[in-house]
Amino acid sequence: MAPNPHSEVPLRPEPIEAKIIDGKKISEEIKIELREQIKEWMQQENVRAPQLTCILVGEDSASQVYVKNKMKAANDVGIKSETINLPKTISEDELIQIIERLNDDNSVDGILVQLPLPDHIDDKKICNIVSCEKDVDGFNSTNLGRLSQDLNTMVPCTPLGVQELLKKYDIETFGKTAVVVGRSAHVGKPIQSLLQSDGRHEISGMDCTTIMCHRFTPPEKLKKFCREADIIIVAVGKPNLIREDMIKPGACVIDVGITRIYDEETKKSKLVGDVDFENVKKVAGLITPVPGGVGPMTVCMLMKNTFTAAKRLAKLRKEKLIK
Ligand SMILES: Nc1nc2c(c(=O)[nH]1)N[C@@H](CN(C=O)c1ccc(C(=O)N[C@@H](CCC(=O)O)C(=O)O)cc1)CN2
Repeated sequence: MAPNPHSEVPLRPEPIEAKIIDGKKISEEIKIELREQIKEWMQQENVRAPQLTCILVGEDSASQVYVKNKMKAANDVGIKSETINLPKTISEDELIQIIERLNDDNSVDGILVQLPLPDHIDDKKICNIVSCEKDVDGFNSTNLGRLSQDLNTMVPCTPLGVQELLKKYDIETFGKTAVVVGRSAHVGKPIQSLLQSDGRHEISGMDCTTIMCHRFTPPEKLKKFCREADIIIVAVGKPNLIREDMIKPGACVIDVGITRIYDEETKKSKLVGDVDFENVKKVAGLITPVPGGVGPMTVCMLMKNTFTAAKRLAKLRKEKLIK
């Protein structure tokens, strides 16, 4: 029988799937580097290990896990850490007094108040009590304001983690269009500031054109903006908000959302992001998974910020500018 001339031609081209951005791997690599840098710095400067203090109010189980992970990461990189556990009934004034004591304690370099806080406590007010120098979350208004002006500052951990992933995966940002979905003060807004930061100023500029979408962006507009985007960053907490028909082929999709849902198939709970991962990865060029994408970077960037705070404070102490 004559050979079929078409037998080697596939019926349709192999589907090309997005490259998966491995935040867990990158965060482990950064932690190894940090461990070395901290060890070297302590030897060279003859200083104590950086010290991080986390404040955990109440018994929210997710917050307990995050704080435990932060303690473990600190230990891994050679940062000393402690958690101050406080009852959910603590008053705002009592919490403020505890933070003020930590601000004045020169054995502490980084202070973090785990969010969310109970409803009777004003989280913005609390974040502003943490001194700028020890604000390793970068949530205080001065640090956030400096970021919006492209000035050197403590950048919030999740936005910093997103920026680090874009850099590690060599994703071009200069002149590209980025859509940020979600306008929260600690994630969406600082991510937008970083993306549109001007390379001619103090912080490393990404020079993107950005579009910010939020709950009142009409769905058809959201789809239109997303389809134009080279980079989409979504931080909303709404599973499957971003679908494959909203993606420009080859775009980079960064999913910051984390929602715990019940999986009918496995009869177990599982974590999902805001992106319909299985379908979007067929169109996107790069994509972060949930879990294992941005989440581990948040913890890792906290270690980086704590080291930065410790170095700055040690320098100020050496120059006798503080006690
Ligand atoms: N003071 C702060 N509070 C909160 C922050 C913050 O940065 N500072 N961010 C979030 C919670 N968060 C850190 O605190 C955080 C969330 C998720 C992860 C993470 O690693 N997620 C994993 C999955 C973890 C799991 O199995 O549950 C992943 O995505 O792979 C780390 C830190 C709100 N509060």
